Amino acid sequence: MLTLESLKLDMGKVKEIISGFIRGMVAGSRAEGIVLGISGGVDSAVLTKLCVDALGSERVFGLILPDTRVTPEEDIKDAIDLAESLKIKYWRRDIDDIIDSYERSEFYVHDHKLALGNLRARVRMSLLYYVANSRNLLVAGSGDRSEILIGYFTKYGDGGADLLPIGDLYKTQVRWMAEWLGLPERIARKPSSPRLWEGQMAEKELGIPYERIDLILHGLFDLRIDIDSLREEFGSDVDRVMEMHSRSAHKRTMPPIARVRI
Ligand SMILES: Nc1ncnc2c1ncn2[C@@H]1O[C@H](COP(=O)(O)OP(=O)(O)OC[C@H]2O[C@@H]([n+]3cccc(C(=O)O)c3)[C@H](O)[C@@H]2O)[C@@H](O)[C@H]1O
Ligand SMILES: Nc1ncnc2c1ncn2[C@@H]1O[C@H](COP(=O)(O)OP(=O)(O)OP(=O)(O)O)[C@@H](O)[C@H]1O
Ligand SMILES: [Mg+2]
Repeated sequence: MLTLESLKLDMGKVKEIISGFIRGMVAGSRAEGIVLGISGGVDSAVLTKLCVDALGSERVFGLILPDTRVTPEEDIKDAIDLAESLKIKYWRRDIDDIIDSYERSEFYVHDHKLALGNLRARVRMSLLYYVANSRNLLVAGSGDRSEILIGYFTKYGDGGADLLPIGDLYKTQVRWMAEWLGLPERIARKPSSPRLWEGQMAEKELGIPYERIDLILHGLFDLRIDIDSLREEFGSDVDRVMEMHSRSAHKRTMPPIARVRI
């Protein structure tokens, strides 16, 4: 039987590897540091703390980019408190007016919840790259291994980044890391949500709890357990996870090129 025990990691070692990776990326690209979006959720909180511990607070810059119609006030407060406690330079820039300006376009489709939600993620990405370009920084993305493997991110939105320091950690492991790093409990235990539209909750949208998704992914991609054995334990959820993985393959590669030189 697969249990969460098999996802346990040596957090000290993991932190050392990720710190080296962050320092190596910044030095190798001759950048001054890192810019990242801070949402008040667990992934970006862990990422911010790891970047600060790796580079020092002067080389980490945060953007807090709520759309105040869908971002809960407590997320904004958690994001600000985190940035202040880590003593990093941060800017809060509400994106409501930017979103509104898109709505005035002729092609705009009203009430398309998903397209509007993904637009919010892409507006954030464009602001992060503005700050990166203008200050010689790299954009750190907060994608974790669970989100990446099932494609639970916006292509060229929160998926648009220069490095993914926690991209090899499952969501469950990111939560453990948050506790181990001593981040506030309310962030470490906060249920995941992209906050792309009002009331959106990740596990509700996905239909399977993250701990179960993580065990299935671990069985499929790390342990290479055969599908029938996994089905005996997790039933049709295995097929749902595999389906999410295969349908999102296009998000994990560069766009296909039409080859003309044969
Ligand atoms: N086979 C294919 N080959 C090449 N490109 C393909 C394609 N199929 C779709 N596409 C393109 O991809 C687009 C669909 O992908 P995309 O725009 O990403 O949109 P989509 O995957 O439909 O939606 C994003 C999902 O990620 C979730 N999300 C977003 C942001 C953050 C988080 C979080 O965890 O915080 C979660 C969000 O709730 C939603 O469920 C299509 O409009 C099309 O342009
Ligand atoms: N309001 C926001 N301000 C700044 N960045 C944001 C905001 N909302 C989302 N982001 C960026 O998009 C990323 C993806 O969001 P996502 O919800 O997956 O991560 P999270 O909120 O850190 O953790 P969780 O997945 O547990 O909710 C965030 O980590 C953050 O970098
Ligand atoms: Mg979130």
